[in-house]
Amino acid sequence: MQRNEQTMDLKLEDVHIALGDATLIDLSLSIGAGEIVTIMGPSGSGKSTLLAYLGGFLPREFKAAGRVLLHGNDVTKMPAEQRHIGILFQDPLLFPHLSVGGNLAFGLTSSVRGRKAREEKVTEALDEINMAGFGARDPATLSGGQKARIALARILLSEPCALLLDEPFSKLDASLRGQMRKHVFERARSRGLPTLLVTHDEEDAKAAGGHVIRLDPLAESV
Ligand SMILES: Nc1ncnc2c1ncn2[C@@H]1O[C@H](COP(=O)(O)OP(=O)(O)OP(=O)(O)O)[C@@H](O)[C@H]1O
Repeated sequence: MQRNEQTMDLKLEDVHIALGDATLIDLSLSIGAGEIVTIMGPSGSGKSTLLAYLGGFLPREFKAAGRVLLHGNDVTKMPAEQRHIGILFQDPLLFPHLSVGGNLAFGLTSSVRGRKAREEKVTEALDEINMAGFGARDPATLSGGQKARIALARILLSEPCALLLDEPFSKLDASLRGQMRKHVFERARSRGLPTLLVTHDEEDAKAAGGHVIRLDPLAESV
């Protein structure tokens, strides 16, 4: 993916997603560099479906039309792994068979070559999240907040061009949620990543500080 500082944005052009005869999503949207747009709406209104569409893994039961432009490139038909869109889920989804460092190294792009260079990147990433020395640890031994920070660091090491956040704070307790919000939003902004946040929590939306889009409930017949 070519990065162009002039067009560091994520654009949805006339995106229409339907399930059977029912329209789930009908949306045009532009998210600028470092901007965080929040999507809210009742359960079943299509929030996760929209993220799946943008991520490139929309289940085949859905019909979609429209275009997704990432930094000016049309990614609508691209497979997920070529889109360079990072996705943070509710669960950190760390690989249990890899160490913390192994999980981070998994996120590294192939442009970082050589064992030493890769180890340095992992060390830097751990330092950056105040987890220096955690590289050899088993992910199962980490606290919820530590796992969440590793999950974000792994995504950032993959040098995404945009970030999708699927209720990433909902399983954290109240005090940790505040810290993680700050941690994630600061990094999204400082890296200039256009970010789309899905949440049920008004506090998340307030902290994100950007535009809030509210989806309507899906018609009862579906
Ligand atoms: N693979 C699928 N096949 C058929 N229908 C699906 C599939 N995945 C989701 N749906 C339906 O699509 C609609 C939207 O689901 P989606 O998960 O996007 O909602 P949501 O807004 O993210 O809900 P929640 O807030 O509960 O996570 C729901 O009616 C759901 O049952």
